[in-house]
Amino acid sequence: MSLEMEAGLSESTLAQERVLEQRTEILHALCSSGSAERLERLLDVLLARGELVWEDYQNIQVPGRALYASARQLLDLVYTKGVDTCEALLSALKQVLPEVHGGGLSFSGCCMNPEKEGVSRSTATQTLLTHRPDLVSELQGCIEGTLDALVVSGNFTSGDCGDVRLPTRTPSQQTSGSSLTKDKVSPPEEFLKYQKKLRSSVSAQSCFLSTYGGISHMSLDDIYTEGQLELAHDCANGLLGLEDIVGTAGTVNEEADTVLVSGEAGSGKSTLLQKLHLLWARGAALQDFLFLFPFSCRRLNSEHMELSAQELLFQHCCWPDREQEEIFQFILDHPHLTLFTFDGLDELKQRFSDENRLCCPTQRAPVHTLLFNLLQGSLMKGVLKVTTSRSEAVGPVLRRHLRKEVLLKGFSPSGIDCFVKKHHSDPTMAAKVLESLQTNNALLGLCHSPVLCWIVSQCHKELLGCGEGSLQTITDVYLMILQHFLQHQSPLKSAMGLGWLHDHLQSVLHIGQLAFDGIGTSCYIFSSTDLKTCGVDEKDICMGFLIQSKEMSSTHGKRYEFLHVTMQCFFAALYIVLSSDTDRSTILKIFELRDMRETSQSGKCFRACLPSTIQQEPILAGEDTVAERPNLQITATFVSGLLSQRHRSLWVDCCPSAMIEKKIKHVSRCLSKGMQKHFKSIPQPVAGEKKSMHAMPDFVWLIKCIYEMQESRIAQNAIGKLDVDHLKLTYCNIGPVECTALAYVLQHLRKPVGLQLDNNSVGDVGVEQLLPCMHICNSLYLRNNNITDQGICKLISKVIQCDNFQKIALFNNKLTDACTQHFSHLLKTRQDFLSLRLGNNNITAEGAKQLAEGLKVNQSLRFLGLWGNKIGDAGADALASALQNSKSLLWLSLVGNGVGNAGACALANIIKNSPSLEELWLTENCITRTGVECLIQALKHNIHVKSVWLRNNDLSLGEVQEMTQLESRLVF
Ligand SMILES: Nc1ncnc2c1ncn2[C@@H]1O[C@H](COP(=O)(O)OP(=O)(O)OP(=O)(O)O)[C@@H](O)[C@H]1O
Repeated sequence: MSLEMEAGLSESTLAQERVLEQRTEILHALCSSGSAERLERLLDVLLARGELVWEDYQNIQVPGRALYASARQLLDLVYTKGVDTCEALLSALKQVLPEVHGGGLSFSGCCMNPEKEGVSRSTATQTLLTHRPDLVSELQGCIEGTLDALVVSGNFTSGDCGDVRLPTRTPSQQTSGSSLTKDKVSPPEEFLKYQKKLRSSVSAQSCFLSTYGGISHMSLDDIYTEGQLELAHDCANGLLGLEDIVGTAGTVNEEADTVLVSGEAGSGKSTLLQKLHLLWARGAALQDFLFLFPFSCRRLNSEHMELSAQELLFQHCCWPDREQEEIFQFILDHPHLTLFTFDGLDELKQRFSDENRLCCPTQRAPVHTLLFNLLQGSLMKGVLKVTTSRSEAVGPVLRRHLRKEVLLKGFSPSGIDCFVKKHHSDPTMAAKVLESLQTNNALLGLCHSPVLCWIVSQCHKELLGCGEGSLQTITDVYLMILQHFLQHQSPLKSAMGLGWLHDHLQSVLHIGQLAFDGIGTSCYIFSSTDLKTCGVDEKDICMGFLIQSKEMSSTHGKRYEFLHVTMQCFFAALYIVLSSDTDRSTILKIFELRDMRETSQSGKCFRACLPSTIQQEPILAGEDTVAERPNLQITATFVSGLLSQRHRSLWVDCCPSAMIEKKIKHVSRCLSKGMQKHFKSIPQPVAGEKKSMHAMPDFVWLIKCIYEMQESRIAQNAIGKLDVDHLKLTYCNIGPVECTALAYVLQHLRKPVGLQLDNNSVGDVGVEQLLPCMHICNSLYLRNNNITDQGICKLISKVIQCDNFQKIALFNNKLTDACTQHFSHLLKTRQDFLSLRLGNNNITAEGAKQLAEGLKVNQSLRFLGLWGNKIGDAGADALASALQNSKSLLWLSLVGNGVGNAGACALANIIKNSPSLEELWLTENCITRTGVECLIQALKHNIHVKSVWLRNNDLSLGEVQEMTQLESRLVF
C-alpha cells in the first residue's frame, strides 16, 4: 500500500471513527436545547449537498418521534453510508454549530465531497434542495409574503399555509415546511381546541383557594400576595419574580429539566404553583409554553393503575376529545413547549429514586416510576418540570437531577401588611389586626408563614379579644383556629370559657384519629370509609377542618382532606395528647432524631405503632411507603405546645391528668435527650481554636419544640449543659419564628457564645426576636440575612447594654448610611468593642463620616471591615483622620470602595501614625502610582504593618514590579 493510500485511508476512517466516538457530544449539541432547529438545519445542509436523499430525510423526520431518536437515526444512517457521508456530516456540523465547535467539540479535518457539492440539478425541486439551507435562512422573516405569493400563484391552498404557520414550529421548520413537507402534526384547530380545553380546566382548578373552601370562597386574584423567592445557590441575585422560576437565572445544571421550589410547611408553595397555573391559563404568563400540565403528588398517590406518560397526562389533567395520538406526538416532538408542575413531591408515598429507568412514553409503569423518570429527564426529556417540596424532604439523589432550586421564604413584612389588607375588606378591621400584630412580635414573626397569617386574619375576633401578648407560639395560633371553628358550631355558647373543647371532645378525637393515622402513612386524602372507620360523621365534617378533595376522576366517591396539612398535624397532635390509645412509644417515635445517614426508617417505625387495621391497608403497606418526616416533626412540635403548662387547664375535663403528666414527662425527656445527642457530636477543639458546634439537622426543630413548651425549666435542662464557645447555624432556614425559639432557649446557656446565623432569613423581625438572648452572645454573625437599618437600630440599642457583646458581622445585608449613627453610638459608648464588619452594604461617604465620629473616641476596635461599600475618597479621608490615632486597630478593609489616590494618600496617615495596624486592604480601589507612592512613604515610618493589599488597582505590570522592589509588604 502506498504512503498516500495509507494516509488517505487513515484520514477517511478517522471521520467514521469520529462520528462514532463523538456520538454523545454530537447528540447533545444537536438536541440539548430541546429545539429541533439544529437538527433540521443539519438535515437541510446534508440534503442540499446530496448526502441525504429525500427518502432518508423522511425516514429521519418521522412525525412524533422524539428529537434524540431522530438525531440518533441520522447518525446511524450517516455511519452506514460510509466515510464520505461521515466527512460531510462533520463538515456540516461545523457549519450548523459553529459556537459548539468553538466550545471544544472538534468536527474538523473533513472537507465536503467536491463531486457531490458540484452536482448540477436541472429541475426546480433539485434547485430547491441544493439551496435549501440558504433559502431557509433567507425566508425567515418573510414567510408571510412568500405564503401570500404562493397562494396568489395557486401553488398553495390556505390549508397549506395553515400547516406552515403552525405556531409551535421553529422558524426554520416553517420555512422548510413550505418547500418540502407537510408534517403529520395535528391540524391547528384540533390542537388549539385542546389547548383551550386545557386552559379552561387549569383555570377552573386554580381560581379559588382551598383553605377558604370550608368557610367562604376566596378567589386567588383577591387574596394572592407575593411571597419572597430566592435562588438557593445564588444569594447575590436578590429576590425573584414568579416567571424567573422557569427562567435561566440560577441554573446549576444545564442538562436537567427540573426546577425545585422548596420551602417550609405553609410557606405558600402550592399557592404559588396555583398562581402560575392561573396566569398561564389566562395567557398572562409563561406564554412560551403551549401546554401546562399540573399534577398534585397528593392525588397521584391515589392512582394505583400502571399508566403510560400519555395516559398520565391526559387522564390526570385534561382529555383531548380527538386526535390524542397526534397531540401527544406533537408534545413529544416539541418538548420545550410543554411545562409540567408537580406539587408536593414530599407528599408522594415513595421516596425519589433514579433506579428504575423508563424512557418510552407509551410504556406503562407505576405512577411514581413515571414521575421519577420525568423528573430525572429520562422520560420526555426537554419538557420543563417545576416541582415543589419541603426542603428537608429533598434528598441528594433528586438534587443531582435539578436544574436549579428556588426557595420560597413566605411573606416579607410588607407582604403581611398586604395580605391582611386583602383579607379584610373593611379597612378599619385590617388596621386593627395589623396594630395588634405590631404589639406582639412573636406573633408577627409567625405571620411570615402565609398559612399562619391566614389563620391570624381568619380569627381576627379571637385575636383582638385575647389580650396583648397571649399568642406566642404556633400551637397558640392553631388552638385559636380550633376554638374559632368549634365556637362557630355553637355560637350561643361562645362565652362558655374553657368548656369549648370538652363540648366537642368526641369530634376532636375522631378527626384527630383520622389525622394521626394519615400522618403515619403519608395519607392526606381520605375516603368515606376512612372517615367512618375513625367515627368522623357529617356533623364533624361541617366544622370546617375537612374539605372535599378536588378529584381528578369521578370514579372515586367523595373524598376529603384537611384544610392544610399542618392542620392535619395539629389534629394528630391533639389525638396523641388526648387519646388513651397513644403512649410513651408513640411519643418516642415522633421525637426520634434523624440519623445523618437515615432516610426513611423512622416512618416505618411510626407505622408499626399505628393500629393494625391501618398497617394492613393494602395501599399503605408497600415496602417503600413511609411517614413523611417533616410532618412527624410538625406533629411533635404541636404535641410539645399542647403539653405546655399554659394549656393544661384545657385538658382538665377531657382526660385524666395523670395521663397528661406522664406524657409531659416523656416529651421533656425526649427533648433533653435529643439535645444531649447533639452535644455529644461536638468535636473537641483543635489547640488554639474555639469549641464550636455546627447545628445538625434536627437541632432547630428541637429548639422549636422547647419553645412551644414555654417552660424555662425544660429549656434550662435541655440547653444548660451545652458547653461551646461558638454556635454555628448557617444555612439552617432560620427565619423570625426560629429566632424567637432560639432566643428563648439560648437565654439559658451558662456561658457566652458566638452566634453564627449567616445565610438565613432572619430579617428585621428576626433580629428583634433575637434580642432576649443578646446578653449571652459575645459575637453575632448575620451575613446575608435581609437586614435593614431598622433592624440595626433595635439591635444596637439592646447590645449596647450587653457587657459580653464585642463583635458583629453584617456583610451582605441592606444597610445604608442610616445605620451608621447607631454604630457610631455603639463605638462611643463601648470601649471594649472589638470587631465591626459591614462589608457589601450600601454605605457611602456620609456613612463613613458618621462612623468616624465614633471611631475618633473609641480605643478598643481591632477589626473594621467596610469592603464592597461606596465610601469613596471623602469617606476614606474621614476614616483616616479618625483612625490615625487608634491604638487598637489591627485590621482595616476598604476593598472595592472607590477610594482612589486621594483616599489612599489619606489612609497613608493611619500607617504613618498607628502603633497597632497590621493589615490594610485596598484591593480594587482605582489606585494608581501616585497613591501607592504615598503608601510606600508612610510604610517607611511603620514597622508593625505586615501587609497592604493592592490587587486589581490601576497599575501596569512594570509599576507593580518596581513597587514590589521598593516595598515588599505591598501585595499586588
Ligand atoms: N401567596 C399567597 N397569597 C395568599 N395566601 C397564601 C399565599 N401562600 C399561601 N397562602 C395561604 O397559606 C395557605 C397555605 O399555603 P400553601 O398550601 O400554598 O403552603 P405549602 O407551602 O404548599 O404548604 P405544604 O408544604 O404544607 O403543603 C394557603 O392555603 C393560603 O391560605
